[in-house]
Amino acid sequence: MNLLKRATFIFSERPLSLALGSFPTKQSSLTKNSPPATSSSRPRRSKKRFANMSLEKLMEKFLEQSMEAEDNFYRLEEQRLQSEDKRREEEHSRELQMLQMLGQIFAGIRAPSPAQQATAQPSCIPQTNPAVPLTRPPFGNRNHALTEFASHSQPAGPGLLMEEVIERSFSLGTAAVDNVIPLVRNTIPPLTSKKHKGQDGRIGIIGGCQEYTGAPFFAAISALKVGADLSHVFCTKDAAPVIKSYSPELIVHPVLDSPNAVEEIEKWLPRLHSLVVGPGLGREDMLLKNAKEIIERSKLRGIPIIIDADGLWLVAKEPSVIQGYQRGILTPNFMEFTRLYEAMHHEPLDSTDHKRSAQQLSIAMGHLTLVLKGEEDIITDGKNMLTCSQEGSGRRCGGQGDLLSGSLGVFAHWAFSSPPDAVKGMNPSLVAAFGATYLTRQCNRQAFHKHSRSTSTSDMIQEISSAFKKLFES
Ligand SMILES: NC(=O)C1=CN([C@@H]2O[C@H](COP(=O)(O)OP(=O)(O)OC[C@H]3O[C@@H](n4cnc5c(N)ncnc54)[C@H](O)[C@@H]3O)[C@@H](O)[C@H]2O)[C@@H](O)CC1
Ligand SMILES: Nc1ncnc2c1ncn2[C@@H]1O[C@H](COP(=O)(O)OP(=O)(O)OP(=O)(O)O)[C@@H](O)[C@H]1O
Repeated sequence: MNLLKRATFIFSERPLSLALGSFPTKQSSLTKNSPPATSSSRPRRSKKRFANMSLEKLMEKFLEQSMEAEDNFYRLEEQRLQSEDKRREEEHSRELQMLQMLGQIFAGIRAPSPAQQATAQPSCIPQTNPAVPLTRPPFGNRNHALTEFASHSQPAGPGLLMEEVIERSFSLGTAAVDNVIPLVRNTIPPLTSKKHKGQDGRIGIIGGCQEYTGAPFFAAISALKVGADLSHVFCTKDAAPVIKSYSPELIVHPVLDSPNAVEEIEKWLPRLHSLVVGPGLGREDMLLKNAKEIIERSKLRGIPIIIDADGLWLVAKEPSVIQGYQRGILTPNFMEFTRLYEAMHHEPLDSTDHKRSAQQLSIAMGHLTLVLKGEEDIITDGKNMLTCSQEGSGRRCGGQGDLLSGSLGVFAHWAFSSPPDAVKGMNPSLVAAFGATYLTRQCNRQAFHKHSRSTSTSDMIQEISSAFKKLFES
């Protein structure tokens, strides 16, 4: 649409946005009973003021003003949605409190004898307080999903980790997994017709080079499928056309190897809600240097940063790039974890106790949230620990980690932008990481069910929609 046509369109669609002088305030733009502009008032003033302007200039002016008015409208709308969210959260929290009270009352009524408890208790659930029965309400297939909400207020010695596992923050007396899922759900923004594009997430992926075009694509498309509105990929010049050709839905910037890469990408940072650094980044010095600088600048803006794959190679070389940043999340596979551990501790990894090693590494990294992927995913910020062993499958095709990091980008944005009450005091990174691992494993399981040995990451991505619905929306 050319300028003239667009301005005319806006003129006819939104007469208020063309008001000259001050822009519409909340009342003038949103209240139905504000008096319509009469033909005898403003138009005369505008005629005088703009008599000498060319039509094109005039249209430009109109366009500018209507865009500003539109921005105003969205700002107000966003404020309204936020207060609605807050009200919803408060309601939800009241309901939860009631449920907790009921749970406690029922637990008191039904307190079983110690002998009954010993048989009723699933052996995999650590039990620290025999007076509180751990019952599992039926929900999907949770037999293989267990989380532990562990608190380490005292120094942890070997073996202490499991013994100390308590469910301090939850009083319903159910297995902790059932308590974490609602927290994830609380952070998921409702889909409403009032929203505008971008509100539910604008995610950036830093990665994609000549060798690896699949990894950033998997991460970016997973972010979209989980519910982000916009997904950007910042990759090298030669990777860009390839990634674009996989999907018209991604916004691809061929800037990562340009001489002013950092400045080019920094321009986008104010518009991004979270960043995933590493999928398909490669290990070339220049790319790692640019990635490092982008991490530094994103930290200044408080953007949640997920570091995966070659981003973790960078962290192993220069831990200070992310150390202590409370909105940073690392998602190593076992190889990446070993490299990181050995870089931080200067001694070989003792692979007999993954939980303890993960906790040690998180502490050494300044209580950064760490997701150690494997047969069970271990999620810890050094103080608390969750494990996710949702049944997946025996299929380990490349790219599954990219699905995880891309979706984590979205969950992290949602968790960090939710009111604190939504996560009930738990570290938002832990809640987000649990949501993403739970979803990834469910996708793997569903895809394997259909494709068995041939399962690939693309098949898993196809399952995001139904897995998400099953886990978080049913
Ligand atoms: N289609 C694509 O473009 C893909 C690109 N990828 C990218 O490939 C790059 C290198 O990633 P790698 O994971 O290969 O690099 P790593 O150096 O971390 O892994 C090296 C080797 O370790 C092996 N390994 C991985 N997990 C292991 C485990 N738990 N136990 C024992 N061995 C294990 C792998 O088979 C691999 O050959 C990254 O940028 C990554 O994002 C991967 O994401 C896979 C898909
Ligand atoms: N042995 C396993 N059993 C079940 N699920 C697993 C197993 N290993 C990994 N996973 C799941 O697969 C997901 C990806 O982990 P994986 O170790 O494949 O990552 P990665 O090697 O970084 O992936 P990528 O190929 O994308 O680089 C994790 O979320 C994890 O839940």
